[in-house]
Amino acid sequence: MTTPLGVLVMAYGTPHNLEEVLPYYTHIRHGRAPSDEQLADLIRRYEAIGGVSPLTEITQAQVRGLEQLLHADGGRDVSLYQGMKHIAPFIEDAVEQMYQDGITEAVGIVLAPHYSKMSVGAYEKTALETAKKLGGPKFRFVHQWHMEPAFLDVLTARVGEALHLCANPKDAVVVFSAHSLPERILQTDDPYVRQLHESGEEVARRLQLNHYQFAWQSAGQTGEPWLGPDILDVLRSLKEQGVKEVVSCSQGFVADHLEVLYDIDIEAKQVAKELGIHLVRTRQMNDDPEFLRALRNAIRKCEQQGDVE
Ligand SMILES: CC1=C(CCC(=O)O)c2cc3nc(cc4[nH]c(cc5[nH]c(cc1n2)c(C)c5CCC(=O)O)c(CCC(=O)O)c4C)C(CCC(=O)O)=C3C
Ligand SMILES: [Fe+2]
Repeated sequence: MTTPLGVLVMAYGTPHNLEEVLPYYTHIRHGRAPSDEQLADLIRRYEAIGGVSPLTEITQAQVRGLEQLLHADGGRDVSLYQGMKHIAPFIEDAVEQMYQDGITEAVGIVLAPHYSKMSVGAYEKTALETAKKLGGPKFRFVHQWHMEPAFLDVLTARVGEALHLCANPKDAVVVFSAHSLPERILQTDDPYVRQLHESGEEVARRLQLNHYQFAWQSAGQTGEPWLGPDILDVLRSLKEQGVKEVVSCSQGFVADHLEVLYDIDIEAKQVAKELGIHLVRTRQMNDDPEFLRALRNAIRKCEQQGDVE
């Protein structure tokens, strides 16, 4: 009997309570503690969305749903593992568990659709380095899955659904957004920006959108330039062009978490309100089985065709 294929599902992770915000934030900052002011500001944002982010439960539900689909599809037997970038159980813990369980071959996937060396690449590097140190398992990675047909189907449906909530769907502007990254990613041949345009353009083509644009959200305050334009500035310039309705599609994220529940639902909606713009956000994918099918398909393809690293 062959051993099951290990499937490592990697996600950002979120603090389980407000006490964990400091170690979490310190981990995000590569071990440098935030200032009291930065910490207080982050705690304030978590409090504004109810004290904790629902991301822990959503990630778990995504992994469970994916497991069901993989067990039911008649393919090779799989064992799923969940590892987080910034909170326990960490990616390192999950890979260690895979090794202990005797998993020799694995597929790794990150719950973010578009690849950047700085985001998805960093998850993969952590998994690979841990596996190399232990002596296994061997990994194949789904580097990106933004053009998986099932993902585009759901994304298109979500944008269409949000447009229908507008008074005049034909005049509404769809703003696709993703997490900003430091501008220095442009100095290498990083696919992040191109991939965001690729998936957004495909949705626009399918819906025959006349008005859409791309924006960045949730940029860090690190003193270096980040990719722009920021979504809040985009709202301001749309106002000047006389736009009255905007559909915000945070296509770089797949769950309801701080960047969506605070940065869009509270911050962007507040700015939109001040500008007199009606802002409708598309629903996130969360554990919708239609969406998880896209991940399942990407994993099965990678199992057959991905490069072993
Ligand atoms: C590309 C990218 C994604 C998308 C891809 C992926 O999913 O990987 C993502 C997702 C997420 N980011 C998240 C949370 C945070 N990210 C931060 C800070 C940062 N993110 C960055 C990048 C990304 N982040 C970067 C370059 C920094 C600056 C680091 C520095 O300072 O050098 C900070 C610090 C404070 C702040 O900046 O707000 C927080 C709290 C949560 C969880 C939300 C929740 O808890 O519900 C999620 C899903
Ligand atoms: Fe982040």
